Amino acid sequence: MAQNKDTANSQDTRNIIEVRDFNFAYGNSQALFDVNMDIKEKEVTAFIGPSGCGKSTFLRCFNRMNDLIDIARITGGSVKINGIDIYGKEIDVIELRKHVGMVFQKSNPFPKSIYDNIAYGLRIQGIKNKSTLDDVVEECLRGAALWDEVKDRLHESALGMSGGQQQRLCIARALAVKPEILLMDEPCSALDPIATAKVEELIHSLKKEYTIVIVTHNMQQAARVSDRTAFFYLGKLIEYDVTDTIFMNPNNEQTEAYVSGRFG
Ligand SMILES: Nc1ncnc2c1ncn2[C@@H]1O[C@H](COP(=O)(O)OP(=O)(O)OP(=O)(O)O)[C@@H](O)[C@H]1O
Repeated sequence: MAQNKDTANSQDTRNIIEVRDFNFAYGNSQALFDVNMDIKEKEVTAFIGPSGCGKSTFLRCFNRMNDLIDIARITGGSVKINGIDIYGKEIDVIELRKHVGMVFQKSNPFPKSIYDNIAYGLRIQGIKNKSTLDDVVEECLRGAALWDEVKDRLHESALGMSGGQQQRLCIARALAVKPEILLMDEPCSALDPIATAKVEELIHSLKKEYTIVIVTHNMQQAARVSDRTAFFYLGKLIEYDVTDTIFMNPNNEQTEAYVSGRFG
Protein backbone atom coordinates (compact mmCIF):
# COMPACT_ATOMS: atom_id res chain seq x y z
CA MET A 1 0.00 0.00 0.00
CA ALA A 2 1.99 2.96 -1.26
CA GLN A 3 -0.89 5.44 -1.23
CA ASN A 4 0.30 7.37 1.80
CA LYS A 5 3.83 8.18 0.80
CA ASP A 6 2.78 11.42 -0.86
CA THR A 7 4.24 13.81 1.69
CA ALA A 8 7.24 11.95 3.02
CA ASN A 9 9.78 13.22 0.55
CA SER A 10 8.78 16.81 0.85
CA GLN A 11 11.62 18.69 2.51
CA ASP A 12 9.50 21.80 3.07
CA THR A 13 7.04 20.15 5.46
CA ARG A 14 7.27 21.98 8.78
CA ASN A 15 8.73 20.37 11.88
CA ILE A 16 6.01 20.32 14.54
CA ILE A 17 7.98 18.39 17.19
CA GLU A 18 11.71 18.95 17.73
CA VAL A 19 13.59 16.77 20.17
CA ARG A 20 17.18 17.58 21.09
CA ASP A 21 19.68 15.49 23.08
CA PHE A 22 16.83 14.01 25.07
CA ASN A 23 17.64 11.72 27.99
CA PHE A 24 15.10 10.07 30.25
CA ALA A 25 15.30 7.72 33.26
CA TYR A 26 13.06 5.71 35.55
CA GLY A 27 14.86 6.11 38.89
CA ASN A 28 18.46 5.19 38.18
CA SER A 29 17.64 3.24 35.06
CA GLN A 30 18.25 5.21 31.89
CA ALA A 31 15.49 4.51 29.34
CA LEU A 32 16.34 6.98 26.55
CA PHE A 33 19.79 8.15 25.49
CA ASP A 34 20.52 11.37 23.58
CA VAL A 35 17.54 11.19 21.26
CA ASN A 36 17.37 13.79 18.48
CA MET A 37 14.34 13.84 16.21
CA ASP A 38 12.26 16.22 14.10
CA ILE A 39 8.68 15.15 13.47
CA LYS A 40 6.96 16.62 10.45
CA GLU A 41 3.55 18.21 10.54
CA LYS A 42 0.66 16.25 9.00
CA GLU A 43 2.64 13.12 8.50
CA VAL A 44 2.42 9.74 10.17
CA THR A 45 5.60 8.83 12.06
CA ALA A 46 6.01 5.27 13.34
CA PHE A 47 8.23 4.09 16.20
CA ILE A 48 9.41 0.51 15.93
CA GLY A 49 11.88 -1.64 17.84
CA PRO A 50 12.06 -4.64 20.16
CA SER A 51 10.13 -4.76 23.41
CA GLY A 52 11.54 -2.49 26.09
CA CYS A 53 13.54 -0.29 23.71
CA GLY A 54 11.75 2.87 24.88
CA LYS A 55 9.17 3.52 22.16
CA SER A 56 6.22 4.08 24.51
CA THR A 57 8.32 6.05 26.97
CA PHE A 58 9.38 8.39 24.19
CA LEU A 59 5.83 8.74 22.84
CA ARG A 60 4.52 9.63 26.30
CA CYS A 61 7.10 12.40 26.57
CA PHE A 62 5.21 14.37 23.90
CA ASN A 63 2.20 15.02 26.12
CA ARG A 64 3.96 14.60 29.46
CA MET A 65 2.09 11.43 30.35
CA ASN A 66 5.29 10.28 32.05
CA ASP A 67 4.75 13.04 34.63
CA LEU A 68 2.23 10.66 36.19
CA ILE A 69 4.99 8.17 37.04
CA ASP A 70 6.77 9.10 40.29
CA ILE A 71 10.23 7.82 39.40
CA ALA A 72 10.22 9.18 35.85
CA ARG A 73 12.63 12.04 35.20
CA ILE A 74 14.19 13.84 32.31
CA THR A 75 17.95 13.80 32.64
CA GLY A 76 18.77 16.12 29.76
CA GLY A 77 17.69 17.75 26.52
CA SER A 78 14.43 19.24 25.32
CA VAL A 79 11.16 18.55 23.53
CA LYS A 80 9.68 21.48 21.63
CA ILE A 81 6.24 21.55 20.04
CA ASN A 82 5.64 24.44 17.66
CA GLY A 83 8.91 25.88 18.96
CA ILE A 84 7.81 25.88 22.62
CA ASP A 85 9.64 23.81 25.25
CA ILE A 86 6.82 21.65 26.64
CA TYR A 87 8.76 21.05 29.85
CA GLY A 88 9.06 24.80 30.48
CA LYS A 89 7.78 26.15 33.83
CA GLU A 90 4.94 28.11 32.23
CA ILE A 91 3.41 25.08 30.49
CA ASP A 92 -0.15 24.13 31.48
CA VAL A 93 -0.08 20.33 31.17
CA ILE A 94 -3.88 20.04 30.82
CA GLU A 95 -3.77 22.44 27.87
CA LEU A 96 -0.83 20.53 26.40
CA ARG A 97 -2.80 17.28 26.53
CA LYS A 98 -5.74 18.91 24.74
CA HIS A 99 -3.33 19.88 22.04
CA VAL A 100 -1.56 16.51 21.98
CA GLY A 101 -4.22 13.79 22.24
CA MET A 102 -3.58 10.16 22.96
CA VAL A 103 -5.10 6.81 22.02
CA PHE A 104 -4.03 3.75 23.98
CA GLN A 105 -3.41 0.10 23.22
CA LYS A 106 -6.61 -1.04 24.83
CA SER A 107 -9.68 1.01 23.97
CA ASN A 108 -11.01 2.69 27.08
CA PRO A 109 -14.44 4.19 26.39
CA PHE A 110 -16.23 5.68 29.38
CA PRO A 111 -19.20 3.60 30.63
CA LYS A 112 -21.53 6.15 29.05
CA SER A 113 -23.42 6.46 25.78
CA ILE A 114 -21.61 6.80 22.48
CA TYR A 115 -22.79 10.42 22.33
CA ASP A 116 -21.63 11.23 25.85
CA ASN A 117 -18.19 9.75 25.25
CA ILE A 118 -17.59 12.40 22.59
CA ALA A 119 -19.44 15.23 24.31
CA TYR A 120 -17.64 14.67 27.62
CA GLY A 121 -14.49 16.68 26.85
CA LEU A 122 -16.55 19.55 25.47
CA ARG A 123 -18.89 19.67 28.45
CA ILE A 124 -15.83 19.86 30.73
CA GLN A 125 -14.80 22.91 28.73
CA GLY A 126 -18.20 24.44 29.53
CA ILE A 127 -19.85 23.82 26.15
CA LYS A 128 -23.48 22.97 26.93
CA ASN A 129 -25.35 24.07 23.82
CA LYS A 130 -27.12 20.99 22.44
CA SER A 131 -26.87 21.84 18.77
CA THR A 132 -23.14 22.62 19.12
CA LEU A 133 -22.62 19.30 20.89
CA ASP A 134 -24.71 17.46 18.26
CA ASP A 135 -22.59 18.98 15.50
CA VAL A 136 -19.27 18.08 17.12
CA VAL A 137 -20.41 14.54 17.93
CA GLU A 138 -21.39 14.00 14.31
CA GLU A 139 -18.24 15.63 12.96
CA CYS A 140 -15.97 13.51 15.18
CA LEU A 141 -17.80 10.27 14.49
CA ARG A 142 -17.60 11.01 10.77
CA GLY A 143 -13.92 11.91 11.19
CA ALA A 144 -13.34 8.55 12.85
CA ALA A 145 -15.27 6.70 10.10
CA LEU A 146 -17.87 5.55 12.59
CA TRP A 147 -20.91 7.71 11.96
CA ASP A 148 -22.74 5.39 9.56
CA GLU A 149 -22.30 2.46 11.93
CA VAL A 150 -23.61 4.20 15.04
CA LYS A 151 -25.84 7.10 14.02
CA ASP A 152 -28.99 5.21 14.99
CA ARG A 153 -27.74 4.24 18.44
CA LEU A 154 -25.92 7.30 19.70
CA HIS A 155 -27.59 7.05 23.09
CA GLU A 156 -26.75 3.40 23.67
CA SER A 157 -23.80 2.38 25.83
CA ALA A 158 -20.40 2.56 24.18
CA LEU A 159 -19.57 -0.68 25.97
CA GLY A 160 -21.95 -2.52 23.62
CA MET A 161 -19.78 -1.72 20.59
CA SER A 162 -17.26 -4.13 19.06
CA GLY A 163 -13.59 -3.77 20.05
CA GLY A 164 -12.74 -2.12 16.73
CA GLN A 165 -15.66 0.30 17.04
CA GLN A 166 -14.64 1.14 20.61
CA GLN A 167 -11.13 1.96 19.44
CA ARG A 168 -12.47 4.23 16.68
CA LEU A 169 -14.76 5.83 19.29
CA CYS A 170 -11.69 6.57 21.41
CA ILE A 171 -10.09 8.18 18.37
CA ALA A 172 -13.29 10.22 17.81
CA ARG A 173 -13.24 11.24 21.48
CA ALA A 174 -9.63 12.37 21.13
CA LEU A 175 -10.58 14.45 18.07
CA ALA A 176 -13.42 16.24 19.89
CA VAL A 177 -11.08 18.63 21.69
CA LYS A 178 -9.37 19.49 18.40
CA PRO A 179 -5.83 18.30 19.01
CA GLU A 180 -3.09 19.15 16.58
CA ILE A 181 -1.13 15.98 17.29
CA LEU A 182 -2.46 12.49 17.95
CA LEU A 183 -0.28 9.95 19.76
CA MET A 184 -1.21 6.31 19.30
CA ASP A 185 0.37 3.61 21.44
CA GLU A 186 -0.17 0.30 19.65
CA PRO A 187 -3.77 1.22 18.77
CA CYS A 188 -4.45 -2.01 16.88
CA SER A 189 -2.80 -4.59 19.07
CA ALA A 190 -6.11 -5.78 20.54
CA LEU A 191 -7.97 -5.75 17.21
CA ASP A 192 -8.66 -8.40 14.58
CA PRO A 193 -7.39 -7.90 11.00
CA ILE A 194 -10.62 -6.31 9.72
CA ALA A 195 -10.85 -3.82 12.58
CA THR A 196 -7.11 -3.15 12.18
CA ALA A 197 -7.59 -2.37 8.50
CA LYS A 198 -10.33 0.12 9.39
CA VAL A 199 -8.15 1.89 11.94
CA GLU A 200 -5.26 1.97 9.45
CA GLU A 201 -7.54 3.53 6.81
CA LEU A 202 -8.64 6.03 9.42
CA ILE A 203 -5.04 6.92 10.28
CA HIS A 204 -4.39 7.52 6.61
CA SER A 205 -7.36 9.87 6.27
CA LEU A 206 -6.64 11.71 9.54
CA LYS A 207 -3.19 12.85 8.48
CA LYS A 208 -4.77 15.43 6.17
CA GLU A 209 -5.56 17.36 9.33
CA TYR A 210 -3.47 15.89 12.13
CA THR A 211 0.11 14.94 12.88
CA ILE A 212 0.16 11.32 14.02
CA VAL A 213 2.86 9.48 15.94
CA ILE A 214 2.26 5.77 16.34
CA VAL A 215 4.05 3.05 18.29
CA THR A 216 3.62 -0.33 16.67
CA HIS A 217 5.01 -3.82 17.09
CA ASN A 218 3.70 -4.70 13.68
CA MET A 219 6.27 -3.85 11.06
CA GLN A 220 3.85 -4.36 8.18
CA GLN A 221 1.63 -1.82 9.85
CA ALA A 222 4.47 0.69 10.13
CA ALA A 223 5.26 0.10 6.46
CA ARG A 224 1.60 0.52 5.48
CA VAL A 225 0.61 3.59 7.48
CA SER A 226 3.67 5.74 8.08
CA ASP A 227 5.58 8.32 6.11
CA ARG A 228 8.64 8.13 8.35
CA THR A 229 9.85 5.43 10.68
CA ALA A 230 12.14 5.57 13.68
CA PHE A 231 13.92 2.40 14.81
CA PHE A 232 14.85 2.27 18.52
CA TYR A 233 17.11 -0.22 20.23
CA LEU A 234 18.03 -0.27 23.95
CA GLY A 235 16.85 3.30 24.46
CA LYS A 236 18.73 4.72 21.50
CA LEU A 237 17.34 6.04 18.25
CA ILE A 238 19.28 3.93 15.78
CA GLU A 239 17.84 5.16 12.51
CA TYR A 240 15.11 7.53 11.43
CA ASP A 241 14.16 8.07 7.83
CA VAL A 242 11.46 7.91 5.19
CA THR A 243 9.60 4.62 5.77
CA ASP A 244 10.51 3.13 2.39
CA THR A 245 14.20 3.69 3.13
CA ILE A 246 13.96 2.09 6.58
CA PHE A 247 12.27 -1.00 5.18
CA MET A 248 13.96 -1.37 1.82
CA ASN A 249 17.35 0.26 2.10
CA PRO A 250 18.30 1.04 5.71
CA ASN A 251 21.72 2.49 6.46
CA ASN A 252 22.29 0.72 9.75
CA GLU A 253 22.99 -2.99 10.14
CA GLN A 254 20.85 -3.28 13.28
CA THR A 255 17.89 -1.69 11.48
CA GLU A 256 18.41 -4.08 8.58
CA ALA A 257 18.53 -7.08 10.92
CA TYR A 258 15.38 -5.94 12.75
CA VAL A 259 13.22 -5.12 9.72
CA SER A 260 14.23 -8.34 8.03
CA GLY A 261 13.16 -10.29 11.11
CA ARG A 262 16.62 -11.48 12.14
CA PHE A 263 16.24 -10.22 15.70
CA GLY A 264 13.72 -8.71 18.05
N1 LIG B 1 6.67 2.85 34.83
C1 LIG B 1 7.91 2.37 34.67
N2 LIG B 1 8.73 2.24 35.73
C2 LIG B 1 9.98 1.75 35.60
N3 LIG B 1 10.52 1.37 34.41
C3 LIG B 1 9.74 1.46 33.33
C4 LIG B 1 8.40 1.97 33.39
N4 LIG B 1 7.87 1.96 32.15
C5 LIG B 1 8.84 1.46 31.34
N5 LIG B 1 9.96 1.16 32.04
C6 LIG B 1 11.21 0.62 31.50
O1 LIG B 1 11.70 1.50 30.52
C7 LIG B 1 12.21 0.78 29.39
C8 LIG B 1 11.45 1.20 28.15
O2 LIG B 1 10.10 0.75 28.26
P1 LIG B 1 8.99 1.12 27.20
O3 LIG B 1 7.69 0.60 27.69
O4 LIG B 1 9.08 2.55 26.85
O5 LIG B 1 9.50 0.26 25.94
P2 LIG B 1 8.71 -0.16 24.63
O6 LIG B 1 9.72 -0.16 23.54
O7 LIG B 1 7.51 0.70 24.43
O8 LIG B 1 8.30 -1.64 24.99
P3 LIG B 1 7.04 -2.50 24.52
O9 LIG B 1 7.18 -2.63 23.04
O10 LIG B 1 7.22 -3.81 25.23
O11 LIG B 1 5.81 -1.76 24.94
C9 LIG B 1 12.07 -0.70 29.74
O12 LIG B 1 13.28 -1.14 30.28
C10 LIG B 1 10.98 -0.70 30.78
O13 LIG B 1 11.13 -1.79 31.67
